[in-house]
Amino acid sequence: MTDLHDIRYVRIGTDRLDESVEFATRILGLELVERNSQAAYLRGDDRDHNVCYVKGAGTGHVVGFEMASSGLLDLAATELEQAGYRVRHGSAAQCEQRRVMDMVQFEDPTGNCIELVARPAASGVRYFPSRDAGITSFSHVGLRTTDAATDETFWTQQLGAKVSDWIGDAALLRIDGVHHKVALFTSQVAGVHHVNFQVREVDDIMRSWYWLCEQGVRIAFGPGRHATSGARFLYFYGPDDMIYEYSCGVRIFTEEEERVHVPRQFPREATSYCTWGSKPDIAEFRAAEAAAAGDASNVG
Ligand SMILES: O=C(O)c1cccc(O)c1O
Ligand SMILES: [Fe+2]
Repeated sequence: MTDLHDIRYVRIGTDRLDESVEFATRILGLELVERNSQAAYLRGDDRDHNVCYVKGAGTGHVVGFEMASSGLLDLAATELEQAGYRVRHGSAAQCEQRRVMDMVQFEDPTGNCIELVARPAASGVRYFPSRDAGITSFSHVGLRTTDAATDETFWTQQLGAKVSDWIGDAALLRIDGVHHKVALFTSQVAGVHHVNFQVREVDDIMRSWYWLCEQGVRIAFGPGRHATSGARFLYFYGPDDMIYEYSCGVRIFTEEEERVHVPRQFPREATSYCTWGSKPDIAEFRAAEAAAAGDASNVG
């Protein structure tokens, strides 16, 4: 089975390339690594880049995962093809745009564009943030799903991810010891729902909260604490209504815990998303809440 080594990047098509770069550097705190007429590369850790904004909203969203070798990448591609998925092999130009040696591209059942890459560029230069938000690494993405059960099966059976916990039908999926690197949220469309960066400590979350409010940035959720991963969090909106999340203290399983962990089912309630009582201004999280309220009223 496919063994995703790590999440590597997101590519976000946008009609607001300049605005996205401005937000990512001045507000979010990423470092601009490279900018050309078609794309901008940014990062929040020592890897070559974690986020690439691409000119044109029509380009859509892509999530890239690193495979440990080109051989494992080829094997994964073959398995996907044998299971009936259409796999496109990256051209030299596509590999160059992603700073990788090898890549394949396919879609999950919802239509999210996923890329597997091998030998992505390392960087000999350390991450130097444009704003000290306390970012330590790019960590996970929330993905939209139009059929949570079907996508969960694809991610677990085909891509080897494991469910750490559910909130309602939303699966939080791990590919290594970190509680989740992908989460699937029911939505009307495909695409990236949110992009998560780990920050060093809760002080960074609170410092950013006050500062983002002062800057007039629309807060989406938090400050709060996730019941599932235990992480303290803050979500906010960027250009194109893309949601960015800072969090710290995400649960990391030891090898033993990882082996024996049984996913927990959290109900679709506000307290499953935030144990502190913060209420989400995020449709996909609120919708779950509203649905739960609707179900509850039908029960009586
Ligand atoms: O960290 C989590 O557990 C979490 C839970 C719900 C939604 C998220 O985005 C999360 O990151
Ligand atoms: Fe998240």
